[in-house]
Amino acid sequence: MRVRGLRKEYPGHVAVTGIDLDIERGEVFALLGPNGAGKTTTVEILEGHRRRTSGTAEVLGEDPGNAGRAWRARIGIVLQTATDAAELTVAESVRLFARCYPNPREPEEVIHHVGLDGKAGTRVRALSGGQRRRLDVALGIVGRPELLFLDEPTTGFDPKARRRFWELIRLLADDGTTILLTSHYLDEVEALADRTAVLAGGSIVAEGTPAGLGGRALSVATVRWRAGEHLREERTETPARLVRELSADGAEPAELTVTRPSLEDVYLELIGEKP
Ligand SMILES: Nc1ncnc2c1ncn2[C@@H]1O[C@H](COP(=O)(O)OP(=O)(O)OP(=O)(O)O)[C@@H](O)[C@H]1O
Repeated sequence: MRVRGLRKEYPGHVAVTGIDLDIERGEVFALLGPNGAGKTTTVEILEGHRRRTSGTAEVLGEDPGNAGRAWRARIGIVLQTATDAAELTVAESVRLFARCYPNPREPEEVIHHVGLDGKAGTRVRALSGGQRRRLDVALGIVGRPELLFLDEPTTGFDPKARRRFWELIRLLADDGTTILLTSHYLDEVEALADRTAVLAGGSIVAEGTPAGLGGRALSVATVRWRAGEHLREERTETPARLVRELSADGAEPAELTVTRPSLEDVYLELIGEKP
């Protein structure tokens, strides 16, 4: 996937300011960002569900703005709010979707992978919110997509369902599926993504591996200690050396702490919401 200068304007509001993205085949790429950052807008443009104002986009070799049915059959989509037929059962829904694709996965296998075995005969309207979401994921992957879009896929999942979902994503990635997901959860991005970009106010403010995100910030530690009346604080990339200096006379520095920002601190700083 190759995106250049992608921009989306709504009347009186620029939602995406002109971003560049490159996602390789087989890669799991996460778009992080606060509410209203432009994640859904970006993803919907790349899915061919929304028109861009300007810029170029190439997804699986085609422009999503005018790609046809054959292209659509190669992608899978899990939207934030799915529309579905509430009167069908889980198994009927998945089978119905499977029939829309030339080379679908086995519906029963997909139902198992999303952990809905026990609910296969249950009508969609009788599912809980988290179970509905899992069904959305099942419908998104049953067509054996080469590229899968997941917009906040684990919202409403209990912790066990999230872990199970992560395993599923890893399986799909091992199978060669390219995955573009949006998320608010840093742990999810750390667990799943090969690379991530942070969107804020419609612009990419950082990009890289989850571990390297804001890496320079992570390398700076804050050393605090008490010197007589005063609490002292120093930011340093070599905290061990500073602590050695402080204790050179054999005394134990009072109230000594060494802290580093968490990934969440770095993220909040990147999106300009550091408390
Ligand atoms: N159809 C629309 N018309 C006008 N403005 C819109 C429309 N859709 C989205 N916006 C605005 O564009 C901005 C980006 O919205 P978008 O849904 O892409 O954000 P997001 O990053 O996906 O947020 P969230 O995490 O809440 O899903 C927001 O300020 C939103 O209000």
